[in-house]
Amino acid sequence: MTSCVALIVAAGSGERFGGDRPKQYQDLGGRAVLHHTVGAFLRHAYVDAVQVVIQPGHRELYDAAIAGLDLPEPVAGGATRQESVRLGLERLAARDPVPDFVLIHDAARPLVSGATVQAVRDRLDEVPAAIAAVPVTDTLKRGTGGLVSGTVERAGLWRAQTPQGFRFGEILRAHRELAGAELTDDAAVAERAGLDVALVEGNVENLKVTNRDDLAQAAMLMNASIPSPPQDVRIGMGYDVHRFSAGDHVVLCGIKVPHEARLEGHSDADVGLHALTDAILGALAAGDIGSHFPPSDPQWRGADSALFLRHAVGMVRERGGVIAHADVTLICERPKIGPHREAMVARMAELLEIAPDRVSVKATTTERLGFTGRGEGIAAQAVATICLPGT
Ligand SMILES: Nc1ccn([C@@H]2O[C@H](COP(=O)(O)OP(=O)(O)OP(=O)(O)O)[C@@H](O)[C@H]2O)c(=O)n1
Ligand SMILES: C[C@](O)(CO)[C@H](O)COP(=O)(O)O
Repeated sequence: MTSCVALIVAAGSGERFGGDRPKQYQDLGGRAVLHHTVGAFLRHAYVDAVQVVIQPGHRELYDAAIAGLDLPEPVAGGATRQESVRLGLERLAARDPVPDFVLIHDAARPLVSGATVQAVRDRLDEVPAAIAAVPVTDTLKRGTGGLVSGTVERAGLWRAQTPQGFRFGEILRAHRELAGAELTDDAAVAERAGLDVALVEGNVENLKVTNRDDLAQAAMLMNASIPSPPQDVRIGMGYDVHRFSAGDHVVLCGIKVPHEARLEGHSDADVGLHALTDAILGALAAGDIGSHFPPSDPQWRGADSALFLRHAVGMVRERGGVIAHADVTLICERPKIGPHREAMVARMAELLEIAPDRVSVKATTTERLGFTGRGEGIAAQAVATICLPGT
């Protein structure tokens, strides 16, 4: 089995963007640009780990930007992108075992699609290097002193993007050999080292935020990713129950709630996240939580149920879809849900990677009737709406 690590370079200072903070820490739809970028790789099934490279002086901005994401200590970057990449590769080279493949990506490209990541990685089975790129479609002019001095033949020209994927040992060697060469992308480093670099057609939405207009365009594209009709809108529902046993807290919708009992279960028994995971899987017609994470499998013992939900969210993304809304109802006499509702909504929004105003947590009792009324356990119902690309 081969391993693949994503190396996200975020150590630039964003001089062309300007503003109060570097562009990778600017807000995009309620989250930092870097959060979106890292999230795209963290939830990708082909990516085993994500390593970020930052400027040490940006540490506070970084910590705030990646809050809630599980990442290793960042690497300190260098004065140029090329140097930042090399320093990141050196950190990966110190891992045991070293990765087989590395996907190098700009923090400033937050809209990278799962399909592009997959296509670049797939190509590495045949070639040592592969980059996302889009063919040039405009006529190209050379300008001198504000006047056109020539028209450039565009046939065969591509705009290089990231991710740029490589067999790890080969790009590490190339970056070491060419340190200080002032090359603007890793493909150029690979080319100079004599590696064959394959072009993988990406998409124009994978834009690099360089100036303020790019950020505005990225925000528009993100909003537009909730597709307008015709589209494949699906609603899924989920239901789950866990029984109380001796303990001092329960975990509900990702939040630890003090209680005089705990919920029994193979994982952390988060009945709310289980119902929601099933709702999303239901909308995808992709089985249920038990078929993806069998209770008989010891690796899920005591697992954080966030992992199950992230898996379902990743499946929606891999199909090019988005989650439009989620609604969970917790059914119990106690504990009281009201005081924790806001934290639950915030946590679920984070896991679903959607705005909190698309997430709802409700609670009801059953008027002391039935098993929830007798305080024997908690039940949860969930409904999720997802939008997949139209067929
Ligand atoms: N010393 C550097 C320079 C750039 N980058 C990263 O490389 C990517 C692409 O670089 P670019 O868009 O040029 O970013 P900046 O260098 O930040 O922008 P500018 O050139 O406007 O200052 C960005 O994610 C940036 O954070 C980096 O890690 N280390
Ligand atoms: C690597 C890159 O994203 C390919 O388009 C780009 O070259 C990096 O940005 P820069 O402005 O050239 O540093």
